[in-house]
Order: sequence, then C-alpha cells, then structure tokens
Amino acid sequence: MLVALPRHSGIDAALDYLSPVALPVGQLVRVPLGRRVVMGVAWDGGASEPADPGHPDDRAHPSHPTHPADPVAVGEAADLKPVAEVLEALPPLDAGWCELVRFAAGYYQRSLGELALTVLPPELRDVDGVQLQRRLKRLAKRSAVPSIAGEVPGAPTLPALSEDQQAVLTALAASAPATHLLHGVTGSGKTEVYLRAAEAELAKGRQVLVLVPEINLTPQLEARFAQRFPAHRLVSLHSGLTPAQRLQHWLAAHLGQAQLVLGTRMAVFASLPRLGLIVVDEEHDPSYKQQEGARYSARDLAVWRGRQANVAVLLGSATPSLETWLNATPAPEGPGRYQRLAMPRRIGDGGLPAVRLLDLQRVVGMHGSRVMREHPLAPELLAALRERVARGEQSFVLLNRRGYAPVLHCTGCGWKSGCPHCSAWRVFHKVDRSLRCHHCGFSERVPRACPVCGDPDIQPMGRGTERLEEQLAEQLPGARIGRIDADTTRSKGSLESQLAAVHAGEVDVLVGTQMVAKGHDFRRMTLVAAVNADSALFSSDFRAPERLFALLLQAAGRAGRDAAHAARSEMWIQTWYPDHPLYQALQAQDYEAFAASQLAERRVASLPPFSCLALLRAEARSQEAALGFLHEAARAAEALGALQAGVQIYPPVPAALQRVANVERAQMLLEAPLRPPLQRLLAAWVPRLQEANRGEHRVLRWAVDVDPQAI
Ligand SMILES: Nc1ncnc2c1ncn2[C@@H]1O[C@H](COP(=O)(O)OP(=O)(O)OP(=O)(O)O)[C@@H](O)[C@H]1O
Ligand SMILES: [Zn+2]
Repeated sequence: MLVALPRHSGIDAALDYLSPVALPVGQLVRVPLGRRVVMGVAWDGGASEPADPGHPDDRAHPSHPTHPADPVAVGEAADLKPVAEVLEALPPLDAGWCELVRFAAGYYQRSLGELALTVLPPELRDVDGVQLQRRLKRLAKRSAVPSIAGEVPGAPTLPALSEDQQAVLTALAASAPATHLLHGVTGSGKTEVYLRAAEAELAKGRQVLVLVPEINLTPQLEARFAQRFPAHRLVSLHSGLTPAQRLQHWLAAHLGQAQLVLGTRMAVFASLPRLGLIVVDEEHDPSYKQQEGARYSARDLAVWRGRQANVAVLLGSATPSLETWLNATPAPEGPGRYQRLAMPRRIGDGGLPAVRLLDLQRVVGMHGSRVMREHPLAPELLAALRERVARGEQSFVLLNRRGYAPVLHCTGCGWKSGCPHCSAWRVFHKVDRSLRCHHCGFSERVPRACPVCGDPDIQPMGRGTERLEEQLAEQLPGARIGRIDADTTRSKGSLESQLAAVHAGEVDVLVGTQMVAKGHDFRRMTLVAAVNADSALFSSDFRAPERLFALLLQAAGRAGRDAAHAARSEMWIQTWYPDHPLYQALQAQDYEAFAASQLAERRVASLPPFSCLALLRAEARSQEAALGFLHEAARAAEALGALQAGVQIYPPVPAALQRVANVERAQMLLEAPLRPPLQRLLAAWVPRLQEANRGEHRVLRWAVDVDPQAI
C-alpha cells in the first residue's frame, strides 16, 4: 500500500495491511498510519523504485513496461493492521497512471508513496467513503445537466486551414503515435492544429490532455476548446481552483466523464483512462518544471506518458527549448527522437513584425546623456508610440520587473533598501508606499528618512512596471495606459477583466511583464517594445540567452497578428549592445540559427542537452552547515564510485541567492555525460543523504533537483 511518507522517513517501499479481499493495484483505500487514518493506494509488492528508470526523453521503454495484472493479496502476517476502508465507489487508478507515478518517483528521486499521494487532489486525500459518495452524486447531477437541457448547440463553423496547418495535420494523421515538435512561428495558428488533432481523438471516444504553462493562459484556451467542442465535457486542473472544484474536475477525468482536460503542469498526473492525445503548448516554458517537492518536468513526463500509453504527444512552440530542438533534429545531426513539424508562416501570410534595435549610445549622442537618465524611453520610441495612439492601434511595452523601483537609496550616505532576512533588495511599491521583499515577503512602510543617516532624500533607483506606467502617462498625455503584472492581478478575475479591456481596445499602451508577452492573441497590437532587456544579457545562468531570446520573440509575436496590420508592425528593443549576437539573431527572426549557435556553445561546455545535471540543494541556519553537509554528501558520492562511473561532482558553493528568510542556501552540482550512470548514482546516494545530515553539519532541508532549470 502506498501512503504519503517522504523519502526521509526511511520507509521507501509500500506498507503492508490486511484486507479480507484481494485489492486491485491502484485501488484507493483508507488505512491506519500511526494514530491517523490516511489515504493509500493499493500497490504490488515491488514498490521500490527501478534503479535505472531512463529519462522521460529516452526512446527505450521504461524498465516496468507491463503492469502486474494480478490483484494484490494484501498482507498475511498476523501483526498487520487491517485496511480501514476500501473506496469502492471509485475505479482503481489504471496501470498507465501507476507506471507514470512509479517512473516519476524513480527519476526525480522521491518516495513513491509521497509522490503518488501528492499528485492526487488534496481534497481526495481527506474524504472517507461516505463523503466520496456525496461528491460523486453531485458530479453525476452536474454532468447530467447538458443532456437534460437537451439541445447541444449546432456544430461551430471551422476556419479553412492554412496550407501549413493542413500539411502538419496530414503528417500527424499519417504518423504512428509519436512525439512531435510543432514548431510554428507566433500567429501561425498552432491552436487550430491542437483543436483538429483533438477532434480526431474525441471522435474515437478518447480523452485529450492539454497542458499550458501558466494559469493565466488557461481561460482563453479553455474558451476556445469549449466553443469548438460544445458536446464534450471539458475540465481544468490548476492551482487556481478551490479544493472542491479540483476534486470534481479530477473525478470527472478519472471517471472518463470529461473528455478534455486542460491544465498546468500538475495536470500531467491526471487520471485519464482513455487517453488519446497529449498537447503541451509553449513547451519551452520554464513553468513546466515544478520548483519544490518532487521537482518534475511536466513536459518531459508528458513525453514519457505519451510513449508509455502509445499516444501522440504534440509539443508546440515558436521557440522550442534547446533540449526539444535537439531531440527533434533528424539524424545524423541529432538523435531524431521527435518528429519536427514546421509552420513557418503566419495566418493570412502577414509577416512577422520587423525588429528594430534602438541603439542607446546613438540616442545619447543625439539628445545628450540626461535623456535616458530621466526618461525610460528614448524620444524615438516615444514618437513611435504616439503615432500608434493617434492611429488607434495598440502597443505593448515589456519590462520584466514589477514594482515601482527595484531598490530605494539614500543620496546622502548611500544606504539601500536591503532585506534584513535575505540577500536581496526590497522593492519599492508606490501604491501602498511599501518596501517589499519578493523573496520572503517581508514588507514595511517606506521610512520618512534614511534609517542610517536621517537624510530625508531617499530616492528610487531603477524602474519597475509601476514607475514605467506612471512615466508613460506623463509623457503620453491623453493616451490610455494599462498595466498587467503579478501585482495588478492578485484578486480573482482581475486578470481576465484586464485582458478583456485590452482586447476591447480600451487600452492604448499596455505595460506588462512576461506574463502578457506570450500566448495572447491581441488583434490590434502593432508595436511591442522591450525597454530593459539588456539586464538579462550577462546573466551567469547558462539558460539565460535561451530564455531571453524566447521571451523577446514571443513578445514580438504579440504584434501584427491581424494580417491587415502586419506590414507596419514592429518590435523595438532599446539597447546599449545592438551588435550582441542574440539581438542580431532576433532581428533576423532566425530561431534556427540562434539554436544552432547556442547548441554549439553548450556542446563545447558540456552543458545540457549534451550532459545531464542534478543539483543537491541544502538550506541551513549557517552557510558553514549547508556547505559542510554538501561536502559530506560529496564524500558519500565518491565512496559510491561517482568518479569511476563518470559522474563529476563540482565543489559546493553558496546559492546565487544566498540567504532567504534568514536561511542560508548552498548547492552542489553533479554532471554526467549520460543519464544511466547519473541515475544509478542518485538512486544509491539519495538514501544515504539522510545519514549525512546528522551531527555538526545538520541542515534544515535538502533536496535533489534532477534536470535543474537554473544552476
Ligand atoms: N485556418 C485559419 N484561418 C483563419 N484564422 C485562423 C486559422 N488558424 C488560426 N487562425 C487565427 O489566427 C490567430 C493566431 O492563431 P494562434 O493564436 O493559434 O497562433 P499561435 O500559433 O498559437 O501563436 P502564438 O505562438 O503567438 O501563441 C488566431 O486569432 C486564430 O483564431
Ligand atoms: Zn526578504
């Protein structure tokens, strides 16, 4: 029986319980654990993780390709506790789900029980049989509503497919189930491809899983699917749902009542007994990687799940991740694991917006050095915005930093608004005159004077979206300025209403973070400007260039989506480094050339996708303790023969953000040219880390991150 015990508990395999009847694998039960009664999942004897689970991307089949068909005879020994309750109202989780969970636990180094239970809806874990019955009744009533109401609305009219869309769909239909990269430029109509591919599976009575990177992209996609398939039940799965909703939606999928399941990364674990297709929209998005607990990649698990279930997986993006791009590169240059499907043209044949690099050196040369100190936008860019406002077109100004200013400082003594608990600045938010730490949440009212020297002249340094909005309002009198970022969209429904206002043309110039830079189909936008992209150019993170390129190309893609305006659509980038190769590739709108040059760099530096990484993170009261634990862990890995196996262990270092909420953080990187040796080492090593965490180097927390997003 699987119950939610973390790997640290030392109990990794399933627990045994007495049951008067044999239970099928995957059956949900309630069992006593200590003094409590908890949810459990019936499991076969071999619950320990496979030593070498391969990788989500690997072509080879998993080490547990078949599922034991025999029901589990649970416990014979007399000292076992009996199962408290079998939740018979629910069919057992199917073999595909069980295998997915088994694989994910093994690959990401988590305890099987913990992973299995945490990916179920939280409310399911708390209900007993009676409460479950009640919820099922409610569900039955709800799913009956459309048929009682009688009429299913007439079939929606379908747009005629573009040549590219047609070609892609023909190739898809002709292919055996496989993983496909749908590489379509922004506005090429990838969603229509998802819809048609889904339609074919729905017609066969199969279920379709659609993953999106962020909650804020779900409403519009949900609306499009709901509109296209009015006779099918669609449910969403994401963290914005109430626990009760999430359970209802999960149940609808599990019982096969919902044919369409749309959600964020957690939805990859949905129970889908008749799965026919998986779509991963914006597959390159870092949000697919869970950043706590089991740090899984939903994109990679989707690929694994598709292969396991023998169904097609459609990875869509205008800027694929380099991992995916390499996987979709045919032999002999690449492994050719995925099929590449290309849609190089926009719907209506409108071109992509022209990219203009606005050289700030020249701007300063022409207008003097004060101009960029006092104003966020160069006069040329302001003029371009004014022109759009006058023509009744919309513009989007991208600044990937919320708040008013990233830091306050004292002009007298140089004091800066640091966070007392973190190695970070506190951000000035003008709306409530607060200094807020974006890492630990510590917030205070802005002091009247410098807390060190008493000088009243404390000034914002730098600029966030709040300040940009204010300055644009001053510089573009009469224009309607809107702002969308994490601060303006805190309350429920506010994002939807703000987006609706943009779509309705009530905003002339939209200021926003990356939140609005992707996915949205703005029809009247003809200018997109990035005003502080340079700050990401020199990041130490090896994925920073890939991220920046994707963000800017996605942002550019918000302009000129209506073919009628495409010709005069532009993307402006204000920069001190107009010759930077990244900007040059962007100007050429040449993803392939950019990917090729990045991959060449990664190959030379032995970075992913040419190597496999795992990160051990530690958090402790002191940096010494955190580093001490990591050194201890390194010794344990060496003792296990890491070096001989080809796994390189880098020296422990303080994390990039060293202190958060008074906790010191450090990390240690493991690198191997291939996955199997790394996976084998991790499987042997992770159980020993708990032992390493004793004595003088005790840490508060440690975690292994397989395929980390940032190092
Ligand atoms: N065959 C078609 N005929 C007419 N319009 C279409 C067709 N296919 C898609 N569209 C429209 O084209 C627009 C762009 O499509 P969509 O939003 O799917 O692009 P996308 O490829 O997902 O772009 P992005 O990567 O920027 O999100 C949408 O308004 C969509 O309704
Ligand atoms: Zn803080």
